[in-house]
Amino acid sequence: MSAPGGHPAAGADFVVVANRLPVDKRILPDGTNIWKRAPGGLVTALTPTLATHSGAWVGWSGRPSTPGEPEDAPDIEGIDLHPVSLSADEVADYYEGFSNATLWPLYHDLLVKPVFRHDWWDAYVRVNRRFAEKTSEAAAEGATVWVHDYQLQLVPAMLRELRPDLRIGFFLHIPFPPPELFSQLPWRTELAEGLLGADLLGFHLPGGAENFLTLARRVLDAETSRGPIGARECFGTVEYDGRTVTVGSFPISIDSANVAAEAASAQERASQIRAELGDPEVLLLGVDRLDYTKGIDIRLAGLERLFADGRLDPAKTVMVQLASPSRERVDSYIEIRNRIEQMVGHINGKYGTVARPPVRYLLQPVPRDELLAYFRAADVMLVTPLRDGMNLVAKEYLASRDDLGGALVLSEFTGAAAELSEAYLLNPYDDSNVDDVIEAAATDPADDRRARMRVLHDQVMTNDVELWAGSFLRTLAGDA
Ligand SMILES: O=P(O)(O)OC[C@H]1O[C@H](O[C@H]2O[C@H](CO)[C@@H](O)[C@H](O)[C@H]2O)[C@H](O)[C@@H](O)[C@@H]1O
Ligand SMILES: Cc1cn([C@@H]2O[C@H](COP(=O)(O)OP(=O)(O)O)[C@@H](O)[C@H]2O)c(=O)[nH]c1=O
Repeated sequence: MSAPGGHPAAGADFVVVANRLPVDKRILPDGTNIWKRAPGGLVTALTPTLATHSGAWVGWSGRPSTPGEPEDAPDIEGIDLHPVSLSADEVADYYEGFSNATLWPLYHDLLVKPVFRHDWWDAYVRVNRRFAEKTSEAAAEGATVWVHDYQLQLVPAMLRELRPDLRIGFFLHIPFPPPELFSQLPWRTELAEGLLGADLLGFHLPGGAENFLTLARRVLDAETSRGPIGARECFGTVEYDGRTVTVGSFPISIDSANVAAEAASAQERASQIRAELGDPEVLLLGVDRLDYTKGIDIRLAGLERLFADGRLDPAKTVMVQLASPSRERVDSYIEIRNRIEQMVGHINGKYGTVARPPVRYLLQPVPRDELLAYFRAADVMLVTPLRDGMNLVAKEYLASRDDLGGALVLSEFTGAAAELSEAYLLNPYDDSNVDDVIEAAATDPADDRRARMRVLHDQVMTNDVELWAGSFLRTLAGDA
């Protein structure tokens, strides 16, 4: 039913638009469908916020649609879900192609070479338009719409054209690159214009926001502010197409209090995990999507050098690497998986016994309660990305440690490092620094490690996901 202005009378006042719905559709062997809460930083971050609003979520189910079969729309945790269908070709061209083989590497320091293909771009435009149309149908007159991430950078302008009555925010969850890199894109003007359809553009770090302001001046010849941007303060502006777009930094976080409470009740399982691993003197842990940005190979190479140099004892050390399969048909993901599995086999072959391999590697998504038990069990958490927008795993580890045990090794090239200066920071491009920092985190006196953890745990408990979402939404509403 439509209101007199032609907009849905019963639409939602608050609509989240993201590539993925906060659930995954799985098909059981008997052909029935079940929906599961999906893993991933964005989903983890937004679920508590949506639960406290009455909202809708527009997104993809995570599976290609079967032609002719209607999409079912499950209701989970009180959120009204609006599925967007993608055909198998669109999954290949829009999701695996343009989103994850063009934009993802371009925005992550060109760690692999981005592929520029016009047919992928055409699919990206088509799918972004579908998301904009679905959102237009879901949103009530004057609603607030929050669009997320690199897969949907054209949605703000497309939606504004359909629904000028909406208040539109956009948040980028991955780094925004310097204009010199962004400008490689044959479609740089279209993407910059797509983003400027928003009223507020949010980035994790001030540097990403400042990169966007420079880009808007260079590519669109727009008037912009030039002063420095701060986290949740000192916003920038772009004057474009007769409107003023606000640009700011909003570092994302986690539902810290819940993580801390659930982790505390996982202590028994944590002790069991250590026992299952043979009660090692040092338990190192990595938890990542299997992505070449995450530096899983960097930490494995560091471990091998520390064993080779006699700085860590393979008989007394265990490293657990939990890797969740990701974007499995994209070439660069197939390559990094092969490389990691070869390294794990090599280290275990050289430094293990049949009964006791030093590296335990799982290639499967691990449920949250089990992850929290691993966090409580680990002596050292290894977060070593070559580039990462934020890295929520680092923050979850810190929130889990209200016992003030453990130590966080954190790459300088994560967004999280900007806030967590008491972590054992390392440069993943510097082998000897990698080795020194991992060794220090594993062997420093307990009092020193505890003092660092006290500061880090407090930081994450204070700066939680409510602060992130609240500060973004207040700024979008003009109340900041
Ligand atoms: O949806 P997928 O292709 O399976 O990927 C999962 C998510 O990965 C990315 O996460 C980013 O967002 C996190 C929260 O802000 C941040 O901590 C992390 O550094 C980023 O890499 C991606 O941006 C999401 O859209 C994906 O859903
Ligand atoms: C491996 C794994 C992870 N999770 C959860 O997923 C997110 C990961 O967020 P992060 O920001 O660190 O990185 P990406 O978004 O993947 O780039 C975090 O909340 C993890 O707890 C999970 O639930 N299960 C897993 O196996």
